[in-house]
Amino acid sequence: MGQHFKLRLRNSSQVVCVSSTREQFKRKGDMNNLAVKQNATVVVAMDGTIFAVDTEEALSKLDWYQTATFDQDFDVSGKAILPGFVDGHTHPVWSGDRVHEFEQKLAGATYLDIHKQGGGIGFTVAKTREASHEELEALLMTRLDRMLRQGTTLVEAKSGYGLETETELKMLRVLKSAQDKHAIDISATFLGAHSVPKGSTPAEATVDVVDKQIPAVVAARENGDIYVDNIDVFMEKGIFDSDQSEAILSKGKACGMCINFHGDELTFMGSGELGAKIGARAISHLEEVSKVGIAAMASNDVFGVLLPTTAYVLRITPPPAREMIDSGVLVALGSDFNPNAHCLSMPFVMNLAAVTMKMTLSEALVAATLNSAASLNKSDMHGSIEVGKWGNLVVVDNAQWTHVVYELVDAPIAAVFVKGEAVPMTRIAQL
Ligand SMILES: N=CN[C@@H](CCC(=O)O)C(=O)O
Ligand SMILES: [Zn+2]
Repeated sequence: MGQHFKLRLRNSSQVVCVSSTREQFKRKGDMNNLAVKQNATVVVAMDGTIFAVDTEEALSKLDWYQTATFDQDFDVSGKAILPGFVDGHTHPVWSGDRVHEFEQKLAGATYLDIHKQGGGIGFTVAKTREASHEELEALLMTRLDRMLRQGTTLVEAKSGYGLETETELKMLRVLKSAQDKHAIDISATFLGAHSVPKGSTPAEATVDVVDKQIPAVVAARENGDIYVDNIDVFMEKGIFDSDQSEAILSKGKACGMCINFHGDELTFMGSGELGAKIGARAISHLEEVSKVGIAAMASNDVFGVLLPTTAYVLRITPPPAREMIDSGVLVALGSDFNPNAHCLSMPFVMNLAAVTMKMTLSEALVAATLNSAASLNKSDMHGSIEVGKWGNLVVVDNAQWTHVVYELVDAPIAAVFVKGEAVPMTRIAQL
């Protein structure tokens, strides 16, 4: 009897592996060197990992292939295959929405105007504190379903709408229970320092995060109630300054979390410089990053997680992606899904990256797969189609992969597979 496999996708017009040498990330000009196999087949083993990627002609000469059988077997001629997308920055656990603020911003109000009046993050914090675990989990599961149907198979997800121990822990528990049930892989981030709670000063909030919230998170992690991969802060004028951010991020790092924070979004704060100094894995936003910050990030391998939806929604200048890539910064992409930027689609993010930040289509794909996986320390199993990595695959309904970026709004995705399992593209529960 032959070997049995979970999945075969036969005769794809092009399998865009992204990498074929198990490199952990791509930098500079190498972001334009995509590993692509024309007219290829992908086989996924029963454990959900990729077993083979090659042409039918090459595979058909192999003994094991001649007798192989498959749980699922599809002819995908005329369709391209991409690795599952990796969304490097989201805020997906919250109740209430801010469509009313969308209208205010369209009429000219700035993000910080609304924030100072108690709206923005403050509005979402009030709604999220009131919501039960079950309500938040149901909202999160629907959002994860929508991401998955757009091809995202690994997502970074933050807490940060509690700003006190109890609600922050509730959000992290919601992430853990969603991870136990949902096919998407979630990298969980503690963001107790997303804003300064009403009635506190930034200095008082810093003490609360360092002395109360982080120890409570560590205790809950030790009990197995939650898991936490990263520590984050919103380093911004009037929110957390450089010293406060350093105190919070260093404490998180000492407790085993990777530093992955918001910096230089609306105001230059020296985030690149700080991130390089304290050993950050990644910094997000960077619309206002300095040349010194760019150089410091490049020479210390600090990932820049760029979020083109923010500049689009807030009508601000996007981050200097070209300068960052050309200077050697490791660039990744994220949707920044949150009540301010309601985007669950990495194809749309790649389109914005190309059009508004002048990234090439290849750079955008690398940034949305291998490099965003690496920004989360997960490119050993995610971010490219290579033997031994998870069989996370996006089947593009076109012979050329670039259509997934080119076709605006309704990306041509024929199927998504997570660890070799087909994802239902429509759910009765949503009707
Ligand atoms: N800038 C800070 N945090 C989010 C926005 C969160 C919110 O407005 O609720 C961001 O990354 O864009
Ligand atoms: Zn954010």
